[in-house]
Amino acid sequence: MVNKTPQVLTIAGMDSSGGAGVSADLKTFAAQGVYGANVIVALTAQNTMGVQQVSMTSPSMIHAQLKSVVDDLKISAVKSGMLGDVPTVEAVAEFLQQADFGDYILDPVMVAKGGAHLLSDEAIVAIKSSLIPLATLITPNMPEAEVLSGSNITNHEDVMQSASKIQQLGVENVLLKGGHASGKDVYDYILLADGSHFWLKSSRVDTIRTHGTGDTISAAITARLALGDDMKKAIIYAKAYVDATIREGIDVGHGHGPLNHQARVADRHFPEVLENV
Ligand SMILES: Nc1ncnc2c1ncn2[C@@H]1O[C@H](COP(=O)(O)OP(=O)(O)OP(=O)(O)O)[C@@H](O)[C@H]1O
Ligand SMILES: Cc1ncc(CO)c(N)n1
Repeated sequence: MVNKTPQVLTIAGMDSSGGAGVSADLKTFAAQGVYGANVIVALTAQNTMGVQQVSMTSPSMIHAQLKSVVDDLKISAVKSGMLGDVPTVEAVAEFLQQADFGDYILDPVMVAKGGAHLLSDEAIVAIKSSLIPLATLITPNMPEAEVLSGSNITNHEDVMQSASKIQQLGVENVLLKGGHASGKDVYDYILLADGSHFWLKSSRVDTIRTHGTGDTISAAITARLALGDDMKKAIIYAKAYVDATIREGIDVGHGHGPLNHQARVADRHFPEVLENV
């Protein structure tokens, strides 16, 4: 039987230090037990201390990679991460409009942990007009949500309003990640397609080893959707997974170190689900 194994795709950039981007996605896919394919839109010379150089893939090569994948594999969910510039966003949008890759998880990566910009201002406009309407789920962190919604976030009420504005841009579901806020607990907010919403609360791990947390949670959601979870279950499980990868950390590099993608999810890693708050 051809293509029985669950397969997912990441469209993103390579991080030479292996902690973020495509590397984080593939490690996450493997940990969830799905097969991962990858379309590389950029190379970054990067480590745990910052991004030293970026080289973009040509749109024709992006198209060729996507075609090679669609011509042979059976992708049941796709995620995008770092997209960099307008030609890349346009190449990806054009392909996603025609290809059937199943659920599309859009992680609107804008800035790396060390502060390097991974998306041009013009490309933010292109993502809003061409990619957001195609997405099943978008997973902005707080600064990305502020840019996409055009509103400041200082409290939980602002988070909910920002997510609602982003949903109005045409995406079905919104996960607004709370890693960038301060406080002893971390709150992620989820607004689902049917208008229902909830918070995921977990205790903050006091560490700077959080390189690739955003890539990892969106990749884990992509994998869980391909395995048949509904959106709510996929997000809760993915949150438990990323929590385990941070909590059971490894010691790599001098700066924002990578996660332990081999960490196993245990009951103690599951977040508190706060409904109707
Ligand atoms: N210190 C921490 N302790 C526990 N959970 C965390 C911590 N930092 C981030 N998280 C969790 O990790 C996930 C990613 O959140 P975050 O807001 O850091 O994303 P991000 O900025 O896109 O990450 P990155 O840019 O590194 O890919 C969220 O579920 C968040 O709650
Ligand atoms: C290639 C790449 N993609 C995404 C991120 C954000 O984590 C990063 N630092 N590098």
